[in-house]
Amino acid sequence: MATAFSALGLSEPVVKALDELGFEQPTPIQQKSIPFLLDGRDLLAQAQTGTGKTAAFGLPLVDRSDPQDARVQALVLAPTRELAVQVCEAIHTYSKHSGVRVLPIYGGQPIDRQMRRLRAGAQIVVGTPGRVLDLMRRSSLDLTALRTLVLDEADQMLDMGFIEEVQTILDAAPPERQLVFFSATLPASIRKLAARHLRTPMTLTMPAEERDTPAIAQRVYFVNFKNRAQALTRVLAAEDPASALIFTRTKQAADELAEQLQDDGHRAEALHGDLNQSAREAVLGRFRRQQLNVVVATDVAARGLDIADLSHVINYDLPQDGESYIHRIGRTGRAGRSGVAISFALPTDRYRLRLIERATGSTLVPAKIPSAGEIQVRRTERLVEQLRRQLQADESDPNLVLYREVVGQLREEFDLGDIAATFLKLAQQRPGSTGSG
Ligand SMILES: Nc1ncnc2c1ncn2[C@@H]1O[C@H](COP(=O)(O)OP(=O)(O)OP(=O)(O)O)[C@@H](O)[C@H]1O
Ligand SMILES: [Mg+2]
Repeated sequence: MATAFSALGLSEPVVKALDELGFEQPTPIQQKSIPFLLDGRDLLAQAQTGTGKTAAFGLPLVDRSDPQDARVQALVLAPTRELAVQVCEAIHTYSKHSGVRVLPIYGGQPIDRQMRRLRAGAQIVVGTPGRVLDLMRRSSLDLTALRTLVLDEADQMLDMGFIEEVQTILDAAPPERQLVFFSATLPASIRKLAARHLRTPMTLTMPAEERDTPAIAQRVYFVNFKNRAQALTRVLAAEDPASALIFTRTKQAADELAEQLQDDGHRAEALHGDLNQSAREAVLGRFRRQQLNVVVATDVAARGLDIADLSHVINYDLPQDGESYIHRIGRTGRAGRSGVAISFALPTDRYRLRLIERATGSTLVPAKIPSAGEIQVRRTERLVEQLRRQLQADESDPNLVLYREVVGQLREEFDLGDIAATFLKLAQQRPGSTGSG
């Protein structure tokens, strides 16, 4: 099979898996990094959120692994458990026809099961640093055959105090191993630190004009602490998001806001590090399956998560810095789709806003909190839009025969325009009639 992916040097089994996934063209970062990584070179790469960095490092890992050798040949480190699982699943789909085994190892899961699986053999391991080290210390994870170490979200991995763990892991690997750093953000300090570990590294960064994210419409609402909750209610009512990921600064605030949104009729839940691991995975699973339309999370969900069709990211609390903003809003507007990012700023947030604007290189446009009247207008617009779609689609729906009969009877008493208008009014009064809460 000759495709744009095989032209990059990827093998037939990998190209076949990509074909089945529906990947037609490599993204720019994949185009640039894959040949380089297949060559075994060290790489420091930065590319926007949602542009396919996982496959950019994951595909070469599969092709550089020898399925005949049961030892661990590649290790990917990720900052959160959920991200480790997601990256592992992505690499698993790429390796479907390659005979390469991929294993996730992360905390909050029984360690003996992970030890058993490691004993059974795996060429690629994806894990969080703590559990990786733990398994190394128990002599369960052996890195003497390691050929590649990837740090996904490299800046956070080096930032969060994981630097010592990373160093220990590097020391346990052969000196000639390939070292690969990927992130959407690589502040200068991290770049310097990273470069110290890389041998004759190649640095890939996206040019400034490709760096801003036109796919994500960004707005900021200036609020007071007292009216912020009401402002959120109004913005949600006006936007009627198909799905929204809302960020708060603390776990407690996430719990409280999720509860409040439930009371308002949203299918909302909180996601943060105080939940046990199975609860964390369950919430994320329900969100991915669209059984929840709102998740209120701490920054544990800010990095790397790829949730299909997430329409809105909302910063209920502004993030601490510009990098965090870029990662949070990057949960929407992925893989060529569009998205909306909304931020609430308190009077004390001026400094943070400036940090964000500096990091994104764009000014955040202040927006006006929608009035009750505007919300009403938006609701009606959505209802009419729905009606229009139904009118165009449902001509042959057998159920309509019955309704037409009812309309016919009503017409003997009332004007057709009055019937339709009154019905629209009733439909709008029905809670959830347009999907808004
Ligand atoms: N070549 C491709 N063609 C089509 N879709 C792709 C391609 N490469 C990746 N994708 C899809 O794009 C989405 C985003 O990819 P990925 O999660 O790797 O982004 P990322 O660059 O790592 O973002 P982040 O910085 O947020 O971690 C995924 O759903 C992935 O399946
Ligand atoms: Mg990623």
